[in-house]
Amino acid sequence: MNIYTFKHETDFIATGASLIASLLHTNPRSVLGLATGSSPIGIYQRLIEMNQQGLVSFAKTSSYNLDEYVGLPEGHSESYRYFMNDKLFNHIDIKMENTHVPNGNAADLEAECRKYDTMLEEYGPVDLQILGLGHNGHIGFNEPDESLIGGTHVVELQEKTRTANARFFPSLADVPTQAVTMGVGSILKAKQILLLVRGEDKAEIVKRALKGPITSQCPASLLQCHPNVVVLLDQGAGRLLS
Ligand SMILES: N[C@@H]1[C@@H](O)[C@H](O)[C@@H](COP(=O)(O)O)O[C@@H]1O
Repeated sequence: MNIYTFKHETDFIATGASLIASLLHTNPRSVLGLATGSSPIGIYQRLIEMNQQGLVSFAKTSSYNLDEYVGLPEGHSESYRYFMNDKLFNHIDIKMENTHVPNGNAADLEAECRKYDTMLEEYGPVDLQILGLGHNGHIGFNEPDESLIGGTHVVELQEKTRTANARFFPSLADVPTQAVTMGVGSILKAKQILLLVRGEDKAEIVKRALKGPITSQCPASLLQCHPNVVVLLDQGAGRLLS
C-alpha cells in the first residue's frame, strides 16, 4: 500500500488526475471504477480540464460506479447518476452508454444487482477503482457488519452514514434508507485501487482502516489485503499516521 499525504490540495488533485490520465494513455480502453462523494470532485474537475485541452481522452473508456441510493426520483439532484453526469460525464468525451451506475429505481432490485455483477464479470476487471471512505469505514456503501457481502447488493444505510450525507438533503428524513452497492469482493477484484480521503474528521477512521486489524467492522481495512492500493490523503485525514 502506497500512502501519500499532501499539504496542498492542488498536489492531491494533480497526483490523482495524473494517475488516471497515465492509465488512459497506456490503455485508452481502461475500465474505470468511479465514486461519488466530495473527495474525488477536484480530480474530476482536473480531468475535465485535461480532456478539454486534449491531454486525455475517455472516448474508448467505460466506467462502473460503486453505488446508488434506492428510490430517489430519476434526475434527483442527489442521485449518484446525476452527480456523475454533472461532475464529470457531461463535460468529457466519454460515451454515455459506456457509463454505468446501479439503477436504484429498478422494479426488481435483486435482478438489478445480478445484472450489474454480470456486466462487471463480462467487461471487467476494473483497471482502476476510485474509493472514498465513510466515517464508519464504509467503502461504496458497504457498512460495518458481522460479515460482508461479495457481490452487488441492497444495503440498509446506517444512521451515521445517513447523518453524514444529510448535508446534501433538505433534512435527515429525506436521506434514503437504502442503497445499491458493489460488494467488497467486487471492489477487491480491481487491478488497482485509488483511495481518496480528505478532512480531519476522517483521521481516526483512516488510521483504523490502514493500520488497524482487518475486520468486517471496518470494511476499508480489507484494502490491506489488496496488492495494489494507492492512498491519497490531505494533511487532516493523514494526521494520525506516523
Ligand atoms: N457512498 C459514498 C461513498 O462511496 C463515499 O466514499 C463516501 C465518502 O465521501 P467523501 O468523499 O465526501 O468523504 O460518501 C458516500 O457515503
